[in-house]
Amino acid sequence: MVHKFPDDFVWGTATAAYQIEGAANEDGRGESIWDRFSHIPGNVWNNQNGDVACDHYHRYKEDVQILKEMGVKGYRFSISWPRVIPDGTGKINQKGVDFYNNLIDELLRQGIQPFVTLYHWDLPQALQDRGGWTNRDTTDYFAEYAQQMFKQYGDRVKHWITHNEPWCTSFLGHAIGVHAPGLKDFSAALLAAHNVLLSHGKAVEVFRQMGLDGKIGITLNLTPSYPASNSADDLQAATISDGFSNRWFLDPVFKGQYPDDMVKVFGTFAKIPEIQESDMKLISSNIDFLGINYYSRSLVKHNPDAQFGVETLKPEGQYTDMDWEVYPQGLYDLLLRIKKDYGDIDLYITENGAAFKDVVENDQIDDIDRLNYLKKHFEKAAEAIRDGVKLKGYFVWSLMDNFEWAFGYSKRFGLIYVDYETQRRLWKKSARWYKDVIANNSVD
Ligand SMILES: OC[C@@H]1[C@@H](O)[C@H](O)[C@@H](O)c2nc(CNc3ccccc3)cn21
Repeated sequence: MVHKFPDDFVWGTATAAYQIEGAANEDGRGESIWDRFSHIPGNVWNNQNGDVACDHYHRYKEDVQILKEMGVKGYRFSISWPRVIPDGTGKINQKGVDFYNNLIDELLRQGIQPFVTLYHWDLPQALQDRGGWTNRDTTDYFAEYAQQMFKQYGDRVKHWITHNEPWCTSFLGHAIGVHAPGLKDFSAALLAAHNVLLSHGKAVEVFRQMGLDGKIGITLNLTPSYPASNSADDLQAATISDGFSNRWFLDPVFKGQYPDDMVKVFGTFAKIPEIQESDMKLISSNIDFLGINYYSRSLVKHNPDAQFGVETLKPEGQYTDMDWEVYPQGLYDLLLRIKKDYGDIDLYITENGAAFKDVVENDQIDDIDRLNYLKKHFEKAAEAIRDGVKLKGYFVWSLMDNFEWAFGYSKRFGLIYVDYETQRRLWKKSARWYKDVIANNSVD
């Protein structure tokens, strides 16, 4: 069966600054928390880091040429805050600003729409030294940074994403500790989450005040939670899992309040942040679209000995190299749920993709698992559009293999293979297939 997409559907790919740029100490770039974190032995697989990565800072024209040949309509990338404002506030680094000017101009020359993420986890270390996201002042520094970026690029960039995955910024970085800045303090994580959301609201307010022609949104990683049975305990476990993964961020952004049930759950063992009068109104400022990063689902059951009384199961089925279950139905269910529970807002899949082990033979990479993963998810996206969801675009994670955070370069998500020894880029089978999907605007 052929799954056709709307004529104006934005097919694209996504990346992030720290994962691809390299040039970590070049042209005035300041240190980020990921530079600091990745250079601490033990934090990243094989003690790898993003000092060089895919050397995109020097190779961006070649990479844009690949995007052009792939035929993408949009390209989602992030700006490295410390590259443009090395201390996080104050002085601008003109060479850093020029890099993104050149990238944006190159994309537009090739007829590709830039979708810009302001924050994809690489906080300037100078701000971390002042408390980072646990310091409410950082919300103002973020608004200052956003205003500068809107001023520099707002004439050409028409789609802005304030934050990538506040859940990861907060919980992976401040509670679990596997991401920068590597804290293990749940109360700090809740405070960071609040300040990240508040900074989102302040950036949206600045964007509106500047009267720019464009659209602004936020990207959330959302994981639909399914109960292992219809027992009251398992249903409650799925509700708590949904609250922790999804509603802690969806409710403030779209309803202007934290979910009561989760305030009670978190409040039993952590400090709920103090909320000032105007905070929730700012956080729930009207946005133009929601970016959704979908990778997999959670299947859960009640277990009184597990955190929050929720045990995550590992059902039979196919798993990616990240050990994430391949579950395309979860994308359909998630999209319909967002429309039902949070409103009929424009949606973009700002990330979906899979890591599988790639084998290079005679410069060919037959990544059929990744191709089939994408095919199944594209089909579910088409079904969601058929059933009334305003899905406007889809960005595959990722354009190219890159630095996969604590996993270093050991996990490959790219449509394009990167040989890190030579920096050669090689088209995988999935990339050639994706080019055809875009050309036909359909999945067969
Ligand atoms: O892991 C693949 C990508 C990563 O490279 C991106 O920078 C990031 O935006 C990203 N988010 C997810 C999904 N979120 C998630 C959250 C907790 C645990 C595992 C994945 C996957 N990915």
